[in-house]
Amino acid sequence: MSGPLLKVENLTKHYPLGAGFLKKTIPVVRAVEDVSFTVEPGETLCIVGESGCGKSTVARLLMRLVDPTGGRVLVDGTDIAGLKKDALRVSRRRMQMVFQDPFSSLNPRLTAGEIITEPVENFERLSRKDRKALAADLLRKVGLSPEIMHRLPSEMSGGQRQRLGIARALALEPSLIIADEAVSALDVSVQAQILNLLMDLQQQMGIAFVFISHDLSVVEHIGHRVAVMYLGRIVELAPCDALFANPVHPYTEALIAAAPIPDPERVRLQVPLEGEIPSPVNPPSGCTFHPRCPLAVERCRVEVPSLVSVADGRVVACHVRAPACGTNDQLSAADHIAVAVE
Ligand SMILES: Nc1ncnc2c1ncn2[C@@H]1O[C@H](COP(=O)(O)OP(=O)(O)OP(=O)(O)O)[C@@H](O)[C@H]1O
Repeated sequence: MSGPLLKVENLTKHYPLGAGFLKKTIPVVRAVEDVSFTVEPGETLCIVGESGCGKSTVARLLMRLVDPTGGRVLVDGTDIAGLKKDALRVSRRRMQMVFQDPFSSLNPRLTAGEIITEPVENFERLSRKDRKALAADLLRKVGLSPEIMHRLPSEMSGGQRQRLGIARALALEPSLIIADEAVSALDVSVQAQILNLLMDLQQQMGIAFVFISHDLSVVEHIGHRVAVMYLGRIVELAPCDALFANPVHPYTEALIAAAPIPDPERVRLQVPLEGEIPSPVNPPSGCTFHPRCPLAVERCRVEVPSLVSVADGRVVACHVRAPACGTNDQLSAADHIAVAVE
């Protein structure tokens, strides 16, 4: 197979606010704006940003749980928007989701064994013996004893429930798992265990992850590449090490500066993250970060910066730190992402 496993091109999602009765224009929440990225087989792409920047909406768009206002999601080169019900079911086998809150995402009335074999039974009938063998295998894969297959989610710890959610995601042998704040609800020590489990599974099974988190220390631990989102847009996308060692966009720099840093050797950066996140209903003109940006110049107030390829496979949307010039101006965001991963 050639080409990326997942290709997202100029994805946009606007949620209308109200019915707009007798109004000419209905206000919209600009949740996701012109987002493009690729994910290679076996890769972990992290999406990071403050609350409300559109991370979960991207996840829902990837799974086609909501329809985009614009743009495309291609899985193995196939646009999922064009898939009919049966083909969509098959495509969804390849992409599974792990959610933040195992309490609400697991059916409280089913046993652990039933929960994890249910996705397979949606596609094929299993004998009692096969169901038991599959449940035991999946439980072992996520480090749980097969003995707990008769327990209900309420009889398990938070970490065990999240392992169960991962086992259920693994049941259909997906190529890609979308993990939306998958460790945020867990204690730090349990978080580390789950992150290590995901990385082990990736090594063993070659699974790719889109890993959504607001927590930079988690992202730094697990990511191969990181996309930083601000108010619905990707402002920087870079290899993980490069991003943390040398953030280019002032917003990335501010996010890293604001995060607790376990490594005392690391130099703390100086861009403070001040002010409130603006409303996605009435976002600021030009670069939407400009009202909070200490480096903003006049151009930032009037012109939306396009993503520009800079060194080390990185793209950045900033008039000051990565000014667009020459032929780069002619490329769309999707072209820039493609250039960056080549
Ligand atoms: N169904 C909806 N209708 C209207 N607005 C929505 C809807 N879903 C999300 N939004 C808005 O879209 C924006 C992006 O939300 P989203 O949940 O994608 O952000 P997020 O980065 O995942 O936030 P968090 O980390 O808090 O979950 C927010 O302003 C949110 O209020």
